[in-house]
Amino acid sequence: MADIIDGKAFAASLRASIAAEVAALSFQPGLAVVLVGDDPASKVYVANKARQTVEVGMRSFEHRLPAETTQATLLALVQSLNADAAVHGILVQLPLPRHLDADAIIAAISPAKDVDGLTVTNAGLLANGLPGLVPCTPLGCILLLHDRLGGMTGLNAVVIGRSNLVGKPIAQLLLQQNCTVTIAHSKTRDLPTLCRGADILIAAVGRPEMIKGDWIKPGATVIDVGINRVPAAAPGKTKLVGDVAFAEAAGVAGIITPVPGGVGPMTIACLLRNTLTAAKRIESRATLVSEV
Ligand SMILES: Nc1nc2c(c(=O)[nH]1)N[C@@H](CN(C=O)c1ccc(C(=O)N[C@@H](CCC(=O)O)C(=O)O)cc1)CN2
Repeated sequence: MADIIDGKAFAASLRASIAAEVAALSFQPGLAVVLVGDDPASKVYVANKARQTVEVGMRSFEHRLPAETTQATLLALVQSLNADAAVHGILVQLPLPRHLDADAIIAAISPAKDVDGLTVTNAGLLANGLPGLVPCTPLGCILLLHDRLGGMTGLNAVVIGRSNLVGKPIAQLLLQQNCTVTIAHSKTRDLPTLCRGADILIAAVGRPEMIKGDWIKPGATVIDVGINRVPAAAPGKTKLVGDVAFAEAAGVAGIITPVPGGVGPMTIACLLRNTLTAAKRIESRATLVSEV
């Protein structure tokens, strides 16, 4: 039976260390989160972000806009947050309603405040191995992997999924760890055979329990990024499952993350970590400028 990573406990200890660092600062970091519309899961994530932001001693600025918000209104809000000195981090909750152009909204966020790490500037810095802001879920995955495996040099890593939010940035982070990285996606041929060669398997495909036990190399480390709500046994009830068929996979893998309680909680903890990083950089630049 695989060793099961407790992402909830890891995230709690990361938040405790962030809170200790915040308490020692001479200023208060601020995070602005923007929610457009009524997506039920997004509402829960945004509420959790605001609560955890306050719990670590930061200021939380919540902006809830109606589903029919225009592109111009949302752009104007992002621009006002860019200019607000109390705001060190800006996050626009995804997905946005379909009539909005998410790429244009993300592009409007100041890269220094882009705590989601989604702007072209931060994606480019990551690709070039330079310090920037790294997307939260991939950062959470790499922290969990680092904690369990230490070095990853020479390991074969297969990432299933090529999104800008998870697949591409995690592939870059694994490359930085000297893994041999393969990015697989919906058009990949013979995915089970490819997965069986992976020492590290990252599932970020968004399909409930798609990755079966016999796709996994014995002893491999399996990180399940999927969060899929499916009908539960009891009528009218739902439950969360990952992209990996957990019970089967746990019998073969060496280390595995569960869903819920694996990677998910790391996403918000890493958002707070990115906000702290952004705030320290912004404030130290402001100090340098004021000393000139
Ligand atoms: N702008 C962004 N939008 C979205 C991101 C993101 O990183 N930036 N990620 C996801 C949603 N997300 C945060 O926004 C998120 C997902 C899951 C969890 C989490 O704690 N999951 C728990 C289960 C929670 C539940 O019961 O539903 C777990 O896996 O244990 C936190 C944050 C999409 N949008």
